[in-house]
Amino acid sequence: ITNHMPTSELQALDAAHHMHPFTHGSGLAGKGARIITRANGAWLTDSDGNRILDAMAGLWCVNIGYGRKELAQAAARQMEELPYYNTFFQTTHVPAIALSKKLAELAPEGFNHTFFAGSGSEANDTNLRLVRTYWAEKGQPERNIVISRWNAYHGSSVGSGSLGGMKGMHMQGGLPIPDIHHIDQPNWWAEGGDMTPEEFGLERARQLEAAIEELGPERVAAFIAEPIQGAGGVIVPPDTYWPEIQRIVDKYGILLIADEVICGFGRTGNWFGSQTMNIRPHIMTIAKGLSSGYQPIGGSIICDEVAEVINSIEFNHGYTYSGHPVACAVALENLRILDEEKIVEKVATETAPYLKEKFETLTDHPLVGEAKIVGMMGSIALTPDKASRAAFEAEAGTVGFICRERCFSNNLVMRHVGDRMIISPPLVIAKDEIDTLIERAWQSLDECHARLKDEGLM
Ligand SMILES: Cc1ncc(COP(=O)(O)O)c(CNc2cccc(C(=O)O)c2)c1O
Repeated sequence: ITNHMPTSELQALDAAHHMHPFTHGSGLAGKGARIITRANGAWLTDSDGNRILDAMAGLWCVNIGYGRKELAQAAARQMEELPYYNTFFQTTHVPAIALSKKLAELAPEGFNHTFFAGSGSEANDTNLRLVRTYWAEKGQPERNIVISRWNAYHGSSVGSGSLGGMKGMHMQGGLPIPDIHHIDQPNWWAEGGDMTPEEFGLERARQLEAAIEELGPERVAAFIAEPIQGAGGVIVPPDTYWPEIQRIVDKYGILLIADEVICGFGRTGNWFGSQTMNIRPHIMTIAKGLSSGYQPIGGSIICDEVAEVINSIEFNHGYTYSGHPVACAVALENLRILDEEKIVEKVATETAPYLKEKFETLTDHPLVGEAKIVGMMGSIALTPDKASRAAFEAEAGTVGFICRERCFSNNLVMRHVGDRMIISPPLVIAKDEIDTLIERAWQSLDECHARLKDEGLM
């Protein structure tokens, strides 16, 4: 089985043997999966030779772009030298040491320790057990509730899927597990009603204080949140939201977990989204941009105060691939490139401002209500009526799906979440590629609009 086989044969084999995440399997089998064969920079190539502009950087993760041979060489070198050894049982190895040191240098002041995992989900499972173990060691074992938001995404394991607030996930498999409490999300466009964004931001943040009081302050271990919700639709909170959350976290002395799986490593124009949103977490979840997706790796960067407590006991937790040497070596090379090529600075000073200016012109399109973008993660809200911020009559996601299909047919990858369209391109996307992105987005919106009118959907 190779890239050179006919697409139809590859699709048939895929349908016969491969189960895809978050996919209606038989539906996909009927139409055949798109087979991506190669990629370079911000561009994908599929098995039919189409060149596709990947405005999603894979799954929000290929921050340095595709095709960086330095990472392949780092992987090969490490595989030849030490393809695997574990970090259990009093052992370690140079890649884990070097990567954890690099992360301590890049992280904000006071973050000097990392616990590695194989993914963001595994890292959030670590965090759930970390914060509960921390409080138990502080003599408060009843402090085991973690508060999160509806429509947050923290992963797809039992623990991280419970921390997340995706009701469609909870309905399958009996989630959430006990002692995880959800409050509403700061999604002003969809849920703000007649409130100003500023009033709404305060109202939603104050739900955290109400929840803590309702549950009992002595029961609450932590609050987990993405600085900016990603998979929930790139929901940028009103400016009043995070300062109020921070005040409440400080007031009750609970731990703050910032889930930086998407926001981390330059996505928002700083190394971490916590810096962009001016929040002070105790733990930061990392994955995705940590290795630019070239290797599966995740982790938790832990502040000194929490690390000191956890290091004072045997923390009975960890994974076979915690600190996998090849994954660590590739992640280290990825961070070296991000750092030495000043990619985060270029995003902040050159390409993100350019992208923002061009992206916001999409609000001139009749289908587009609001455009929100921070750094290199943005979304537009599709609506039949901008003034009222109305939802479409069709089931949520119907229009988003049509628009997503139009994008694909125009060789542009955008993601839809409900009826919001999302971009999260490689951080190295060039200005002329941004122009192409906007042109193809506009064309796809026009085609989607025409289809909606033809089908009487608006
Ligand atoms: C904020 C956040 N936290 C944790 C995870 C879980 O990471 P892993 O997948 O590596 O276990 C994520 C992952 N985010 C994610 C994963 C898959 C698809 C999409 C999408 O938007 O379609 C988003 C994420 O976005």
